[in-house]
Amino acid sequence: MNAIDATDVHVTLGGQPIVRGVDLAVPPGQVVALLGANGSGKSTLVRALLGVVPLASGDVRLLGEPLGRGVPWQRVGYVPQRMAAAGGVPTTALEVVVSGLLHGRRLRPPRDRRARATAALAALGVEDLVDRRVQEMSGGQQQRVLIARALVREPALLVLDEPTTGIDLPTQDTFVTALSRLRDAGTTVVVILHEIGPFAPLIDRAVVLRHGRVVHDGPPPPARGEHGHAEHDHLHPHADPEPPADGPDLTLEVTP
Ligand SMILES: Nc1ncnc2c1ncn2[C@@H]1O[C@H](COP(=O)(O)OP(=O)(O)OP(=O)(O)O)[C@@H](O)[C@H]1O
Repeated sequence: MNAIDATDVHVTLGGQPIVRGVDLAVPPGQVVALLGANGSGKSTLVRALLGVVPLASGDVRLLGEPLGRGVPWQRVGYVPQRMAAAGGVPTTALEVVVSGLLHGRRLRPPRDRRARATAALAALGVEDLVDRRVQEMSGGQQQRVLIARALVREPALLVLDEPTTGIDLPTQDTFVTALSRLRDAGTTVVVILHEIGPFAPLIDRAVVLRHGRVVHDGPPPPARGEHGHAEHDHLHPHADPEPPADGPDLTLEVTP
């Protein structure tokens, strides 16, 4: 049974086709990086896979169940992109992380909630923030609290949308270590990344989107510093390419 089975997924937003016929089968335990330029449809695809935006057509199964109430959602963790910090209500990191232990059938947090929340925060190096208000934290600290909220469920499937945006490199390394532990425990991970960077050793497979279609599905692209690679633009499209100085033809090739 695959963790994700998506067939011919189409998503239309504001009358525009955003995801255009994506097939994606992710076996359990695989770590998949979803790459592509800004606007290529990565966030929309994962939101469709998780049932957050409706499919125009196609078929999605998560952990063996068709999208809907049958999916064991308590085994699915999701860290959306740039989630706003808990509005105006004062909320501590503990409360945010413990909310990751709640789901439709469990509205009362378990007794060992504090220990579990602290362990999840510790995996990201921020256990000392447990009683701090998220409103008073930096963007990077808030992001780590949100990742801890997804980790505390010990999900079978974890989906992360650019989780390290706004997080400094040493902290990214801590996060990579936390993800490695999850992978070793058999968790399936789909992670949208802008740069493979420190994630390289973790990634089993890279799926690259362009204009809502899969243009590469296979081994991860070469790490940065190998820009001479012939397929560089294909595998690692730049978000905001400079027009080439020596002719307009390439522009079409690299514009997202
Ligand atoms: N609710 C919406 N209504 C209309 N268009 C939308 C909506 N959400 C996203 N889009 C458009 O869909 C396209 C894909 O957006 P999406 O966020 O999926 O891309 P992405 O690859 O995740 O980019 P980024 O790296 O910037 O997050 C963009 O052109 C965006 O403007």
